[in-house]
Amino acid sequence: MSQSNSLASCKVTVLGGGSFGTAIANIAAINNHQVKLWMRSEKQAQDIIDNRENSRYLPGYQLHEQLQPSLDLKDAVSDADYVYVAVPSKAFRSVVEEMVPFLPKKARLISLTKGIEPHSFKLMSQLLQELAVGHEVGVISGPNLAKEIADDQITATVIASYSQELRRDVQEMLSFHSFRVYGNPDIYGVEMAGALKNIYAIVTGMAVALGMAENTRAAIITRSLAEMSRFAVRLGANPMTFLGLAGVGDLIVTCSSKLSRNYRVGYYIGEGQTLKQAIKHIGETAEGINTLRMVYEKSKELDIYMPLVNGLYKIIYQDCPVEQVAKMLMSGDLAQDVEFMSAGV
Ligand SMILES: NC(=O)C1=CN([C@@H]2O[C@H](COP(=O)(O)OP(=O)(O)OC[C@H]3O[C@@H](n4cnc5c(N)ncnc54)[C@H](O)[C@@H]3O)[C@@H](O)[C@H]2O)C=CC1
Ligand SMILES: O=C(CO)COP(=O)(O)O
Repeated sequence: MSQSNSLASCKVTVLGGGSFGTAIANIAAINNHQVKLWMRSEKQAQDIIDNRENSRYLPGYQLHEQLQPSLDLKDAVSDADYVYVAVPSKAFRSVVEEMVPFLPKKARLISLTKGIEPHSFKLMSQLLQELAVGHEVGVISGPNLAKEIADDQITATVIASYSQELRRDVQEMLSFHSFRVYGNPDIYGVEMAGALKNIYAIVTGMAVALGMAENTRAAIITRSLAEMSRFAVRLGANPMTFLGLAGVGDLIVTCSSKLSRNYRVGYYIGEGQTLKQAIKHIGETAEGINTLRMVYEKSKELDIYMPLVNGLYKIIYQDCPVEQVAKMLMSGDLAQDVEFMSAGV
């Protein structure tokens, strides 16, 4: 069922045949765009051809006939109007580097990935700008559990870009009876929010496994919002972004749902599994683990007060007992409630 809009049918390529890439590719196909989904796995590609399903990542989700799998990166991108990149952040640079020689000049590039590159501390749109000079760039982020999108649950997201035209075209390309796309020019804030919330989902999952009550969950989510916005505003984000879908919206869903892989990593660690066991148990991407390390280091470098990041880092990377961290969090200097709006204090 496509929503009537004025955007002509486009050639769309999605890189990464995991759960989110598949969900976004299918929405574009339903909306009458010609979609290629580039993936590494021959088995998954054959599954799509034979059964119209990506049963490894989104079992039971019927894929539209205008979505075609591709195993050949050159073939997948060489005529694209839009390339959406949905591979995990650790593979993002190498995949984009491999793609760029085949990319037509007209192609607009949009990241769906919620992570930060180690060492450079670059966000994915910054990698796109660095590696594909001259192309218009955007980012999609928001409360978007792929399995709920596949289940046709009403979902809202944000397209962030400096280009108003790109924002409008992507809104039209992906808006759908159960999927609504909002625009935001604060690309840095939208993208940073999507990366940071994964850390706090781990914290919340862990706290749930340890028996926390709803007062505790509300306190953790709210203090997480204060902490992540304090950090991002200091690095250049607009604080208002954190009150929208990409900020508090994504934080709420990822800190509330067992469908979130980051939440589940925290939950399994709270139950007593090691980090290694928890990651193996998930078997899919959980970006928050690496993001935690990078944000911890950056917060130390810039002297930004981040007690939750600090505490989680101690538990995960320094084997500090959870009880000791909880005690530390409850006995720090007494603070103001709503300081985060005052630009990076
Ligand atoms: N799943 C979700 O609900 C959402 C995920 N995201 C973000 O989307 C990004 C991708 O996540 P998912 O699709 O969920 O991950 P996933 O774990 O479901 O799938 C990742 C996909 O990337 C592929 N991949 C990994 N390394 C690759 C490489 N070097 N070259 C080519 N392909 C490679 C894998 O084969 C797999 O198909 C992550 O940054 C995640 O935070 C964002 C919103 C929602
Ligand atoms: O970003 C997401 C929902 O918006 C998905 O979260 P996870 O990567 O933790 O599954």
